Amino acid sequence: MAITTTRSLSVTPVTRRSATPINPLRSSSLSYSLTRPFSSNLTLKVPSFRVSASSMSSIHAPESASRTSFLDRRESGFLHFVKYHGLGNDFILVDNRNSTEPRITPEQAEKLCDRNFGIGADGVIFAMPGVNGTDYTMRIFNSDGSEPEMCGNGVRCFARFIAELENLNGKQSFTVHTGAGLIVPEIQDDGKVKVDMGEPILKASDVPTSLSANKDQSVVKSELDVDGVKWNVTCVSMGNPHCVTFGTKEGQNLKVDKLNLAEIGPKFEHHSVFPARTNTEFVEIISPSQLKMRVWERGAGATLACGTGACAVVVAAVLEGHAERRCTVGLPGGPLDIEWEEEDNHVYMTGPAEVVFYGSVLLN
Ligand SMILES: N[C@H](CCC[C@H](N)C(=O)O)C(=O)O
Repeated sequence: MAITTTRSLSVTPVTRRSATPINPLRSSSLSYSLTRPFSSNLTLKVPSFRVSASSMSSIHAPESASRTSFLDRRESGFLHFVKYHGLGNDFILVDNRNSTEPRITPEQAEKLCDRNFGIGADGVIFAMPGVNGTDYTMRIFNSDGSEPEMCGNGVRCFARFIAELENLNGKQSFTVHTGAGLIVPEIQDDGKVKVDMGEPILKASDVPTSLSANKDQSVVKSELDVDGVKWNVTCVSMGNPHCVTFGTKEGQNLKVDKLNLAEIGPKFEHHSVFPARTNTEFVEIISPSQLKMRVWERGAGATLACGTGACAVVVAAVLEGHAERRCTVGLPGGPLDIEWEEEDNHVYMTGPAEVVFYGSVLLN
């Protein structure tokens, strides 16, 4: 969804006298502004926030200002953000480069991610100062407020966000410190982002899982009983835990579109063999270079795409002998190109990341 104009931004000035301290999502209405993919502003009334506005004023950013210049505005209490998505896995991106502490709490993130009473997203991602010589640090809160180590679709959005903040064009790469270690996203000439996702972690206790290792020190096509059904699972960490299944012990070919993720997903996520919970990928083999998956994410539920999950799926497919090291992984939100390189043992992911809208929200 391309933004056609972002030059004008309507901001709702709040007269402190009339605005009572509010806890977002618990009061009656918010008016926040966003710039949609057409040449006009849309100021939404969201029924779950209340900001008593004395007047509406439009601020037309000068032609020279970047689309993200409004992020520099420091009206007290306002959080300015940019909404991005990677194949429909969507995030609220926050410019947090001036602090090593996230600007909002996990509880606020949970409320802002609510699709009925907030902005709506699978998570909140913070662009923070680098550490140990990296360009930046990325932290993320899932929509349930939990903090995962890494996010594949999110780091592609992060890279495009940074490029916009820094007014960078063309091919760019950044070194990013994450909970999964060093991650290096590179913006390609076509705007897609190729990410060096690092090495997969296969040692069972490091995924982590208490399932017994059955291949070297890892869990490969091992049996997991979920509510009386015996599944074949392979456990892979990309910094965050993944349980990958190509079907049950009975062996009939999995038809992922027929799965009731809301019913079965939480049973995997909260299974006792995953002490840190887990993301779960259900995979159909189309060919040795084409896989189709759906995902139930830890802390976010069913999402349209999962980048770390797609990486884990290719690793598991190679370990189980279903696929080559380079695959196209089809997700409900679209395809990702994944390669588990033999030479450096790193997994590389290539896919899109796009702006949805720019916005501001009043926090209490
Ligand atoms: N929910 C995941 C984090 C986001 C991963 C996913 N959105 C991706 O693109 O990798 C977890 O708790 O590990």
